[in-house]
Amino acid sequence: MSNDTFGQLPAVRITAPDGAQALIALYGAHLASWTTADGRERLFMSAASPRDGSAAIRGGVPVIFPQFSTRGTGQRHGLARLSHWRLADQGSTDTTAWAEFALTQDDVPPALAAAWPHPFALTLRFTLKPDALEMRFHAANTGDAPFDFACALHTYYLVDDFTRTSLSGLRDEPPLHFGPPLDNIYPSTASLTLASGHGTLELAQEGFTEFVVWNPGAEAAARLTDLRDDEWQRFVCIEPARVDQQPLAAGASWTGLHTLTARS
Ligand SMILES: O=P(O)(O)OC[C@H]1O[C@@H](O)[C@H](O)[C@@H](O)[C@@H]1O
Repeated sequence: MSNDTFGQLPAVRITAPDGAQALIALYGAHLASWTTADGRERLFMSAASPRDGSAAIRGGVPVIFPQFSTRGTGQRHGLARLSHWRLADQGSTDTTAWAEFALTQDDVPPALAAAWPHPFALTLRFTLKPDALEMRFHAANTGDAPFDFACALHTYYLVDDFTRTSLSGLRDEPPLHFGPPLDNIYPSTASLTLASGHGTLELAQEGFTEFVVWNPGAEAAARLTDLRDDEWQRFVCIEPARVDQQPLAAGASWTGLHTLTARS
């Protein structure tokens, strides 16, 4: 592991024995880049993304908690992507390397913490494995009353030709081809396959209840100031999610796992 930066933000770089790398900004515990051992970048990052902590990062893997999008009365997509997390643990083995980040209500900017006043502890562990990246998200209720939460790992995949990209494995659905704007919620399955000219990835999850598939299309993308005009054709978002806020009892915890595996 080495200390690095993402724009003006402190970041951590982990490198696996096979040469795969991940760059994680402490702001949001935000995975900004994942390159596999072949040197290929697998995630999209907007050239116009904020990189100074003034607003959420556009690309990589924003962490959504405790609200998904506008499905609630609180902060859009929650507070986790707008807070500075702490590096809590890191290490490596003969074949893996990992870093774990932590966030509690004490780390959250005061205005956001006041708007969602519940004691919690989040951890997110990124583990590089041969040809794979695992993200383990853990949410604990450290207070003495239940709270409701939603969450998602809002993954932006880099694709070369948007119109020749497909997603298969959605429950009771034919393979999905990209082109028109998309903002769909599907019941989760154990794994999906994303195939593009940029390679094939298997996207596995445990614990999440939905997969959200999003691409804004040209018109909505033009309204996003943190996205260059042509960039919408360079990514698809496929997000393991718990889209509705569900209760978590006092003292209880919840874990969601997302594993991306590169297939040759
Ligand atoms: O612009 P934001 O807040 O990062 O949200 C991006 C998109 O995130 C997706 O997860 C939602 O389904 C979309 O509705 C939303 O537009």
